[in-house]
Amino acid sequence: MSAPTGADALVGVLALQGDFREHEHALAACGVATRRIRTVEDLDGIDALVVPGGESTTMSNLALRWGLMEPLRALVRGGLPAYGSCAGMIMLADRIEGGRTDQETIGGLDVTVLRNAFGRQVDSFEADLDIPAFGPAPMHAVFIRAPWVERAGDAVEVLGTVPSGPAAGKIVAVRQGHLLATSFHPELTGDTRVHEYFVEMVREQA
Ligand SMILES: NC(=O)CC[C@H](N)C(=O)O
Repeated sequence: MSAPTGADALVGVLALQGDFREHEHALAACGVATRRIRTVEDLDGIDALVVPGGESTTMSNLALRWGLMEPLRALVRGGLPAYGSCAGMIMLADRIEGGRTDQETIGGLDVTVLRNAFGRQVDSFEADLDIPAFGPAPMHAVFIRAPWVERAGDAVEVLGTVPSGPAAGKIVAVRQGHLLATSFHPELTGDTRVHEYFVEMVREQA
């Protein structure tokens, strides 16, 4: 890793599938440069990684097929700051419930995530969250066939939970050292506070 001083940090955005463009826009709004990650060569020199929302089974398949899974695991294990939203949260989780049998993850986060946790009736919904780490409430959050964190290890900091309704108390934002994950999609709302928080994490690791 090179030594980013904030504005010159280079954030790799996994661009196999999903809403990587929206993450690029959010990161650009935070003043950092991005690079699309599609090959092993693209990983060279990045200071951080973002794993977008999308479909984690497809992302897993493509990462395996293109030889990216092991290099990504090695980087994350080695301390590369990483942020995953929704399917990206699943990709950063050590364990999945409701995954496909052939589905693998990058891992690193000592959590069990439940895929499509919110159920069919509430496939997609929006909620106002209170996540002090990201700034003053409300944080308007968009959930799309989202996972939640079913169990979290001791080293995992729970940053946010669902405030009310049938899923009240479910964990939807976590941090473990250099790893950050949200069940929701801040890249879709124009609220850049989660990305700003992540960029700050990248600076701290530098
Ligand atoms: N919006 C999303 O990223 C959905 C995640 C998707 N349900 C999955 O399991 O990968």
